[in-house]
Amino acid sequence: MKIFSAEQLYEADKVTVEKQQITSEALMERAGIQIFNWLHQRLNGAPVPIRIFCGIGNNGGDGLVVGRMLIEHGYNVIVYVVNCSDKRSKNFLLNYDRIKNVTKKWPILMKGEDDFPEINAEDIIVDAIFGIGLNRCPGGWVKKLIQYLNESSAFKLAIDIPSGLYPNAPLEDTEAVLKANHTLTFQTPKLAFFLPETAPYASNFDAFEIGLDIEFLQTTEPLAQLIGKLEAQRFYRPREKFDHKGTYGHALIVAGSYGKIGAAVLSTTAAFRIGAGMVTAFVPKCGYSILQTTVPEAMVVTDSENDYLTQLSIEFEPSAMGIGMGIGKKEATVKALDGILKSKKDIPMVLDADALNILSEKKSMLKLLPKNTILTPHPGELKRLIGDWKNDYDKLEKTRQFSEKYEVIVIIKGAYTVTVYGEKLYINTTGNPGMGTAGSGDALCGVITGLLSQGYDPLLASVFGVYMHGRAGDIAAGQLGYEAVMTGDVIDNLSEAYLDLFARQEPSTTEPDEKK
Ligand SMILES: NC(=O)C1=CN([C@@H]2O[C@H](COP(=O)(O)OP(=O)(O)OC[C@H]3O[C@@H](n4cnc5c(N)ncnc54)[C@H](O)[C@@H]3O)[C@@H](O)[C@H]2O)[C@@H](O)CC1
Ligand SMILES: Nc1ncnc2c1ncn2[C@@H]1O[C@H](COP(=O)(O)OP(=O)(O)O)[C@@H](O)[C@H]1O
Ligand SMILES: [K+]
Repeated sequence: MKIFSAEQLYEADKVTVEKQQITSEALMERAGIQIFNWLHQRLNGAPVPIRIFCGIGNNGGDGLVVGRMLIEHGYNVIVYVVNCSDKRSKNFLLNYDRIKNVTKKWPILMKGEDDFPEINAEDIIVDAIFGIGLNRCPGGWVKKLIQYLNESSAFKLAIDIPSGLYPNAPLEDTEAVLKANHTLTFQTPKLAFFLPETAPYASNFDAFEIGLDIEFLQTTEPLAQLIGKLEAQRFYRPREKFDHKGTYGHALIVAGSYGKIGAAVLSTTAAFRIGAGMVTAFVPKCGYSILQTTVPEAMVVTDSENDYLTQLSIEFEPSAMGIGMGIGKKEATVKALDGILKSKKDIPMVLDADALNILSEKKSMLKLLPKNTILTPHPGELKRLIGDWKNDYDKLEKTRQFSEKYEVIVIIKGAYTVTVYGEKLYINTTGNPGMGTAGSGDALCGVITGLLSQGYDPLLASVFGVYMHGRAGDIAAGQLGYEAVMTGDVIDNLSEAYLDLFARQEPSTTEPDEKK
């Protein structure tokens, strides 16, 4: 799914109105009915007070449409106009009249703090104060209203975007944003829903198609691509009957040091589970027996040194390499990495963990990175690589510049892992807090290396690998609960993640009556 900027959404709106020869007010009606349906399906006529706070723009207009539809269906609705300006939009005014025609009275006009209503915990708040047209940070009594609503334990449903949040620009004041329990957003989710500083305000959301012009949506380069199951299905490369282990490549994992051989075990296993034909682990001598025992499928080549890596020496040409997990930063290991980067220029590679820390300390080595090398930093490692950032957008911009300068793919790990490839951003939707466990990143590096070895191109291997790793983690968490997930469980569930890619949803066997 594509994520568009506010500017692109306004353009889509304009193009749609022209091409479909509909009025913008009809588009608002389309949007409103979806919100109404969502509420109506859940409330089923319940008399709970629904308090709709409408701004004076089109987001407020949406609120008025929803209010009218709810009133017409007999709901207990109280509509407020947050009268922060006289510049009411055309569609706001039109729906302002329409709701009055239904109720025979005007909505309640709010002009300041004295007008704040009492709100009970069991009420429902609908936030239609500001949408994507927010052009400055909410202040004065409107900010106080947002704070007042946030203090209430009533359920808060935001229309399009929580008021006070910019769809694709940094937050200015954390106190001036509605913290929505749920957001119903139009056409596509907004970038802010996925970035660590702003996502908590829109932690649950649904996106509703409102029939914007398909050609515009398909041909417009988005701000970012959201990667879910549909996208992952398209990335998957099916196996052919006469393929053999040679077809799936020979992956090389360069990992481990004394006390951290487990990192090599995890990456090696993950590379196998994702489908590499063969995997060789290159480890310090102390890792030999451990690997041969824990992953008998793997071949093991050891360094001349017992405790850490000093120089890669192998007698085959790997099809892909994953380097860095648990290798430490000893001077000899730095030299080993330098040697690999200089001599293996045409082999696709993933660098993780200490390999990234070494690059951060020896920035001159960055220019040795072969084109399209994949770097998989978590935010701490990223900071060491690119320097600090002011906010999430600054972080993305700096990562973009870094990606362009060194012609590399950067995977910023975390909830909603973002893969950055020059101008292109891919936001992953799988994964969960259960994956905040030791070795989880080692598994990811193994997964991506295993995909590269099977011939996936580096960008696909990155985006698909991140999806599969997260999906395996989700399946593991479904079986074990977040706390109990260990990295081995994530790796074990890569098989389920593959099966799940094309699994059909079982049709429900319960009769509609039984569901009650
Ligand atoms: N495709 C689309 O773009 C569609 C948009 N729709 C709705 O329209 C919304 C956008 O509407 P608008 O462009 O009218 O924008 P908004 O309704 O978000 O609000 C803009 C109004 O609020 C004022 N304002 C902005 N920030 C303020 C602040 N901090 N303090 C006080 N006043 C402030 C602006 O000057 C303007 O008058 C969307 O979020 C969505 O809810 C839907 O009706 C359907 C289609
Ligand atoms: N809350 C979360 N939601 C989704 N994925 C997560 C979450 N926490 C961690 N992960 C994933 O787990 C992995 C952790 O990697 P990393 O921090 O390098 O771990 P380690 O250093 O222990 O190997 C990353 O792929 C990250 O995206
Ligand atoms: K809103």
